[in-house]
Amino acid sequence: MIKIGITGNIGSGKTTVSKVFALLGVPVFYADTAAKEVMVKDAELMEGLVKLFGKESYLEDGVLNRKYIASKVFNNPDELAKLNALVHPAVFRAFDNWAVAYADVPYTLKEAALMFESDSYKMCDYTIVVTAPLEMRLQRVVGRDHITREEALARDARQMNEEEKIRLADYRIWNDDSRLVIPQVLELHQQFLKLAAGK
Ligand SMILES: CC(C)(COP(=O)(O)OP(=O)(O)OC[C@H]1O[C@@H](n2cnc3c(N)ncnc32)[C@H](O)[C@@H]1O)[C@@H](O)C(=O)NCCC(=O)NCCS
Ligand SMILES: Nc1ncnc2c1ncn2[C@@H]1O[C@H](COP(=O)(O)OP(=O)(O)OP(=O)(O)O)[C@@H](O)[C@H]1O
Repeated sequence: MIKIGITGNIGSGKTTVSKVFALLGVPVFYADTAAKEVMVKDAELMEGLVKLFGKESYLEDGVLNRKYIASKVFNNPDELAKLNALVHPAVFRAFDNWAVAYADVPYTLKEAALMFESDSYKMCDYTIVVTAPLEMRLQRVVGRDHITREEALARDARQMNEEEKIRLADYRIWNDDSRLVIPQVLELHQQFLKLAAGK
């Protein structure tokens, strides 16, 4: 089984594109979702979060207080680095455990916003970057209606810039209306199946 990483800056559409791969039967690991899971399940990590940001990190019913944590970290690089240092190792472990079940498939996809920032690309054989211009990405994220334009900009500023990701990635998917997404996914899918067959 080969491991493909898929990334892109906020609002690039990496989750949407990953869902197209999933429709083709490719097992997809969503790191954002896994991060939120470990943050409410891993006792040691939860203790670390409370130590770092206080009891407000969780709502009364044990639900992660995402808005509160976001307000603490996205305008404060030091605090964000501490959060990342707590959460990312637990997400790496979750990915390793998840991947065990798929040893016999041709390839799996790991979707992660911080693939290059967090070194998680090192766990992948090949990487894809999904790209779209900043304004389009901001409009999408605001349209999705969970954060404001300013909040989205603050998060983008904490991510490696898109140009650098394009240089580092093995493949690129344009999700900016300049070309259709599904044919790009189908072409890569065929390539990955060939790569997997040759391995
Ligand atoms: C601060 C939290 C609780 C805010 O939750 P929220 O539901 O608002 O956002 P969500 O996690 O869905 O992320 C949405 C997007 O924000 C950006 N983002 C999230 N975490 C980070 C980060 N650590 N650094 C830079 N950008 C980030 C990404 O583009 C991501 O796709 C959450 O983002 C979090 O716990 N982040 C730290 C863990 C992490 O790095 N997750 C991302 C990959 S593992
Ligand atoms: N080609 C497209 N045309 C129109 N809307 C799109 C397109 N691609 C993605 N979107 C929409 O833009 C929003 C952001 O897409 P998505 O969640 O896939 O991005 P993401 O890169 O995973 O973002 P984040 O980093 O915030 O998790 C979603 O509401 C999605 O439906």
